[in-house]
Amino acid sequence: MIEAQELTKRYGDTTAVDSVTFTVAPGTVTGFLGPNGAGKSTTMRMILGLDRPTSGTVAVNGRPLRRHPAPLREVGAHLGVATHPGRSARSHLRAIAATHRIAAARVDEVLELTGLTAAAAKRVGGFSLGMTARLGLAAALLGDPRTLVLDEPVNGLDPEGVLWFRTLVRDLAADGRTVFLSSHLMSEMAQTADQVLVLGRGKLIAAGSVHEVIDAVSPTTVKVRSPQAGELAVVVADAGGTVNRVGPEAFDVQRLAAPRIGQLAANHGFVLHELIPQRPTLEEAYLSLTADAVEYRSDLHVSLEGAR
Ligand SMILES: Nc1ncnc2c1ncn2[C@@H]1O[C@H](COP(=O)(O)OP(=O)(O)OP(=O)(O)O)[C@@H](O)[C@H]1O
Repeated sequence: MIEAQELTKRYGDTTAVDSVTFTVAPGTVTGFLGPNGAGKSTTMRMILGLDRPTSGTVAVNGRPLRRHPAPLREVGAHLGVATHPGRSARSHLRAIAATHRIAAARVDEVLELTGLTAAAAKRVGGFSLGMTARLGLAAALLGDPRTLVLDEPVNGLDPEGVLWFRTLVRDLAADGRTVFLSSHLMSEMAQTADQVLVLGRGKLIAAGSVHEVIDAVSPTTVKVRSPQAGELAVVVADAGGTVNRVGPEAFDVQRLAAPRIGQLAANHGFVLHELIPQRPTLEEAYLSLTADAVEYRSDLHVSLEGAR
């Protein structure tokens, strides 16, 4: 469990994290989203006690991390891996285990869990991006922690690796653990996370389940196609639907669910050729949510406009 209360971090004139309050519950995978520079890494560093809040508090499993006697058993973190390139994966993990009084046998367990057993004796300096991501996760899992904080954990993983990672974190959450991870890959987040927190310019701009966040930003649109589109559109509008005609036999509806539209069509004996609810994707909702909060915007569309 992670609980942040009005958590704030300022660096000089920059407010990196601005009075953010949230709870990350056990038994869930919670995604932490936001444009570059939104304050995600700063928030994660404060959770881990690596950065001191300017004001506000953050507790992990009931208290600030540094007040836990065995922090690595409370939180496993992956914020990019600092390794000695000449060391093997196994000796890298053994060094961490030794400094935290974790049994050496646990090293082989996490190597197995992360699919690195065959590469355990290889020099870390020769690791691919995907193997490095797995090693970071192996280190995070060493203390068998109740809470995991992972910054961009799928960065560098190939599609098979991403699928493996998704299954692993879903299993960890199903086991009652708290999993908190940041990512810029929205389609991956939509499949992995139960809950999302969206940060923009240091402020929390959305929080809830993936569906709640999508629905709050843009409602589902039902695409309707019928040879009697004109008459059906009138009936749907009378029932409270917001209708937008998109062709002689087609219209889109918001604020009225597909089953209700189908029922109205049946009641009036209208033929339906299509009735398709279209929920926006998390990526679409995210882009519209963060449109005003993007620090480094590409002005590609401006130069394309100018070239016309
Ligand atoms: N040590 C620091 N000193 C000064 N400013 C900092 C420091 N760390 C972060 N910042 C600033 O705080 C803001 C938030 O940065 P942060 O790295 O937390 O964002 P982020 O959401 O993790 O971004 P990204 O997605 O690019 O990793 C940025 O404006 C950044 O420049």
